[in-house]
Amino acid sequence: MTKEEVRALVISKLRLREDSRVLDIGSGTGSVTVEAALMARRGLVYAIDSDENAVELTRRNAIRFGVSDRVIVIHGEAPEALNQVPGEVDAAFVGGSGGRLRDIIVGVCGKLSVGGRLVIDAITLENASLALATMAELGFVNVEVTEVVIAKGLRTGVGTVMLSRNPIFIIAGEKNRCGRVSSVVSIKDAIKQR
Ligand SMILES: C[S@@+](CC[C@H](N)C(=O)[O-])C[C@H]1O[C@@H](n2cnc3c(N)ncnc32)[C@H](O)[C@@H]1O
Repeated sequence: MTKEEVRALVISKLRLREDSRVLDIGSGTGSVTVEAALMARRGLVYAIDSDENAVELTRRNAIRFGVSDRVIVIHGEAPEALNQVPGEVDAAFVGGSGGRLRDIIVGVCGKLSVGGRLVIDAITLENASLALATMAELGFVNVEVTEVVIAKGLRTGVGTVMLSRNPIFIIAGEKNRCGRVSSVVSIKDAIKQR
């Protein structure tokens, strides 16, 4: 499950509006789907998962949190399952890709409106790097990567000990026009821009 603290950042980076149409790819428990649907009160969230149990869990949680009227759950594997989503979306989150991250980003690029936001959670360096490379190749703009390291307090006999979780990379960017190669910034310019 995407943990509460990471979800807060993901939702913030999706920059949802009340009427946003959102994709949650690899919805799992539905935790991001529910948070997105709570924000997009007049919008729609398409939750996609290839696992039957995850699909059922997402459905149940959408009902439990009172957002099932604006959640459409799709049982299928991305990117093919994106064909079941009609029209364009304003924001997309990728929380699971099963080794198909590049194809999923290309598929999502085809569904996002221009200016639409793509946010990806990556646990491995390889996926973070693949996400950045693919988004650059497709011409996404304002791409940023954030490394999140969360430590939670555990009460012990001698006091509260902070237990670290593994770092997560959150990659976010905006669709410009699919297939356009964005300009490459030199390391020197990148440092100047900070
Ligand atoms: C880390 S988990 C779920 C994270 C989810 N945001 C949550 O809070 O529960 C990743 C999920 O992605 C799904 N998944 C992996 N590859 C997929 C693909 N290509 N298409 C659809 N779902 C996929 C898995 O079945 C799993 O439920």
